[in-house]
Amino acid sequence: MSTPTVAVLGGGKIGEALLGGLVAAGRAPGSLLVVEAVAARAVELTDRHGIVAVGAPEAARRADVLVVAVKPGDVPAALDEVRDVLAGRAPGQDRPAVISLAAGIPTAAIEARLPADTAVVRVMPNTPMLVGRAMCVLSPGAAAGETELAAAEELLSAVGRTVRVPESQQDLATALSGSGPAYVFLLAEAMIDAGVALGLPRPVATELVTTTVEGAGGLLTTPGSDGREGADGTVPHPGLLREAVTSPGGTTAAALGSLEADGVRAALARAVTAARDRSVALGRQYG
Ligand SMILES: NC(=O)C1=CN([C@@H]2O[C@H](COP(=O)(O)OP(=O)(O)OC[C@H]3O[C@@H](n4cnc5c(N)ncnc54)[C@H](OP(=O)(O)O)[C@@H]3O)[C@@H](O)[C@H]2O)C=CC1
Ligand SMILES: O=C(O)[C@@H]1CCC=N1
Repeated sequence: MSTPTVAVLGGGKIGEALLGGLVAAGRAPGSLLVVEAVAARAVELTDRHGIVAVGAPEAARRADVLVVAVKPGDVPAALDEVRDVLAGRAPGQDRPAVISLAAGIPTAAIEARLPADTAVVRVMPNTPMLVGRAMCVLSPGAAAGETELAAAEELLSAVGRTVRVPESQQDLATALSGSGPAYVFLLAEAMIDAGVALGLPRPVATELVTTTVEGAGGLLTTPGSDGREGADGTVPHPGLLREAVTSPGGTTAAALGSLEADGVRAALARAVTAARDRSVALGRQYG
């Protein structure tokens, strides 16, 4: 069987993360299409990843999987551009499944703008997709069955990990893993700046911090790294990993005491709540 054609509506940050990640994972660029409103951006995607840009009707005609990767407010217009061509394709296997990456937009709102019984899978990805380290959170729409969900998982597993959740949990997934990389980048940026402020050359501070974040990520995802028995697939506990760094009366305890006094946990809880609420609001506004 030939490789299914994946067409991505919107070649921005997340569209490129998906397309670039798929190419980096070994997928033939010829099996990928992008529809991108900004002409110069389309040229960039061709130059960087060898992806061909086409118009929305052609994408709708050729796609086996249609990915919606435009901003939430642009979703209705993007769907309107493909609806008629999709309606002209036979329902069932000939009609592509739709994977929506748009934050906040419910599957029901997407289904309402497409031909009846279009299979829609809502996915919250994140930008580490570009380097094959995505967290993609999937929920099926009303007409998406096991076949479409499994196909979406197979596609996205090339660029990272996948997990299924009920759609009611998607706004929270958006707040944790969708936006989450930005929290880590902010933390890294602030640590680098602090090191520079205290006298380290910026390239040195940057190498120290980025390698530390990478190493900490490795510990967080390596079963048994927290010293618990078994290494049997148990997810390491962040608290135990943190304790292992924290020598009695030492430097880490001093830093953590300062962070707690500044309310870092409450600040993160408020941030995640704000992101979740914004996702809900986007769905109400544009869904
Ligand atoms: N960035 C991220 O980390 C993540 C983003 N998402 C979701 O992905 C979606 C895209 O986000 P992001 O990539 O950051 O946004 P971008 O603005 O970077 O990319 C969207 C691109 O699509 C273009 N566009 C707009 N309308 C159309 C259209 N009708 N047809 C084709 N292209 C169009 C935009 O052009 P123009 O600029 O002219 O509007 C822009 O170049 C959003 O819904 C977001 O919620 C989900 C998870 C993570
Ligand atoms: O900021 C946003 O709205 C998108 C969704 C998750 C990450 N970026």
